[in-house]
Amino acid sequence: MSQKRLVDCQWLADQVTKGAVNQEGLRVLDCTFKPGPKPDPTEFKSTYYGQWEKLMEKPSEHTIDFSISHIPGAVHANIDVAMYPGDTERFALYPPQLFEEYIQRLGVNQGDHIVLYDRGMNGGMMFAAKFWWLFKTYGHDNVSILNGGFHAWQKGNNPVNSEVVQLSKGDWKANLRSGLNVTFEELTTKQEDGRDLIDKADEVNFLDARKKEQFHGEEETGLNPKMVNGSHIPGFINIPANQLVDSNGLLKSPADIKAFASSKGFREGKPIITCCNLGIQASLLTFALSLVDEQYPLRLYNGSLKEMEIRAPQRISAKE
Ligand SMILES: O=S(=O)([O-])[S-]
Repeated sequence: MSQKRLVDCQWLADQVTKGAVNQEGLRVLDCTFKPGPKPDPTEFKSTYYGQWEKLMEKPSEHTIDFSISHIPGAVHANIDVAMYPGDTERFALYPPQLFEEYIQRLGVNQGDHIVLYDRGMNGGMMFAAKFWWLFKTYGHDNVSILNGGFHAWQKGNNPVNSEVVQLSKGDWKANLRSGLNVTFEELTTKQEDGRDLIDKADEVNFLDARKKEQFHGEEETGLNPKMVNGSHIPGFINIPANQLVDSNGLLKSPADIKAFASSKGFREGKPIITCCNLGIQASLLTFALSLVDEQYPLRLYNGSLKEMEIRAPQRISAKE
């Protein structure tokens, strides 16, 4: 049975107390991640690509954070393992059979209810939302995000520990769904009317989830000024992921998210394509919009602006 997509700490604490985690088809994945420089794609490919043992043993700040303290029974799910540095995407998608191998190693079985959380920015839900999008992409819908992430969990004095549970390999299967990711090729290919998809802002809600100061170029965007001539792609509107979260670090209500998106120019009834720098904040925006209406035709540009900067920098030309 599909569970609620956003669960609160009280619900998860009840599951922990009654021993349901890792027992009753419930898995908790701690998606904590500390972004670092992009590994060299060529070197990565020859040394680490799909090499789960090596990848999972590789020390990092996020694995240390996890090992110090996490929700009892949680297993660490690492974006740097679940995805790989591609030539143009920071986080590229593995073919389904490889992603499946990683998820099985986390002890996940078919049909499990997976609860995701992380810690840090945007209510500890940003990397959790990336995994939510990944699971959706690979065909698993029974996934929830813990509202407020690890911070809300700790703030509520809920139990934590440093015990690393050893789960046997799961039987989870990936079934790749097409269409949830919009590729660079698709965005920049002419449609029947002779226009590239990315030029059809009159027909598509193009949403950029970065901070408003980055969108408007009022602070460092991380984009190379020698390559781009603006701070965002014309036609995109800005719905910052950091404004989807309230002052307690909890996701705002669907009604508030809808009102906020509408105030920024979001139009009901039109397809939605989200982006940000590397496809992470856009995942949180995509998740939040899915709570507003699960029928929304949501797609995410996984390569986002950092790919556009490499492949068609002239497209990043809007300055206002
Ligand atoms: O969250 S991000 O992909 O914009 S770095």
